[in-house]
Amino acid sequence: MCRLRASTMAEFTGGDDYQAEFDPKAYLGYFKFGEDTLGEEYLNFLLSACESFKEIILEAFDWTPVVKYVCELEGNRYRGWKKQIVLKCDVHKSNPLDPIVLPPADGLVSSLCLEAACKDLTTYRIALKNISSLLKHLVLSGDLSCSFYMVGPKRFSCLVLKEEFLREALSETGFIIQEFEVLVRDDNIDDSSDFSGKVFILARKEEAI
Ligand SMILES: C[S@@+](CC[C@H](N)C(=O)[O-])C[C@H]1O[C@@H](n2cnc3c(N)ncnc32)[C@H](O)[C@@H]1O
Repeated sequence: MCRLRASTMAEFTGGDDYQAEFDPKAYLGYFKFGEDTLGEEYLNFLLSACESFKEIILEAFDWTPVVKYVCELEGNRYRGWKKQIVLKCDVHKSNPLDPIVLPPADGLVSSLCLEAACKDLTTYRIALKNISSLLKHLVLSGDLSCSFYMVGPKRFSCLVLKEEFLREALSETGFIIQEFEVLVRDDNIDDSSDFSGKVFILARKEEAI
């Protein structure tokens, strides 16, 4: 039996904590452009798809500064959103967009969400199954071996994920992995999160063409 001191046990932060205490402005601090922040590598990856899709549906978060930055990186002029659709999403529901029902999107980007939303690996598998109903292709990014991250003064829990688990859970959920890239963390000076690396995955549903 293993006993942990209360101070080292990470308390799970769920939907209510996000509703009440997740400060988007403080969180956006991770994505300070050109300042080598923890989130900067995600920017190169995150919205490069924006030229490829006619319509992008977002979670309730203003990504405009990030989109501008990615457009600059890619040498494109930022022309604003043609149309912005924001929907509520709960990955614990079998239809995460309930009560709205949409046909499967060509592509869905899920970044740093599932490990924040899920309290254990079983819940993660179910959430993966739930979001798979929304899409044909999945672009999944996240942190490896992360147990917490700070947003301003608030500590949020994170489900510790390993590469082997992700490969196995995706394939069990009916995904074919097309690309799987891991970036190992090379700094240890920032203690606002304890992740060991970042993962970027492209997968398609088995039945998707
Ligand atoms: C670390 S932030 C990631 C934000 C953004 N996707 C990114 O790439 O930076 C974790 C996000 O998970 C979302 N989240 C937490 N529980 C969720 C749930 N049950 N369903 C959907 N999203 C959830 C929070 O609203 C928050 O935006």
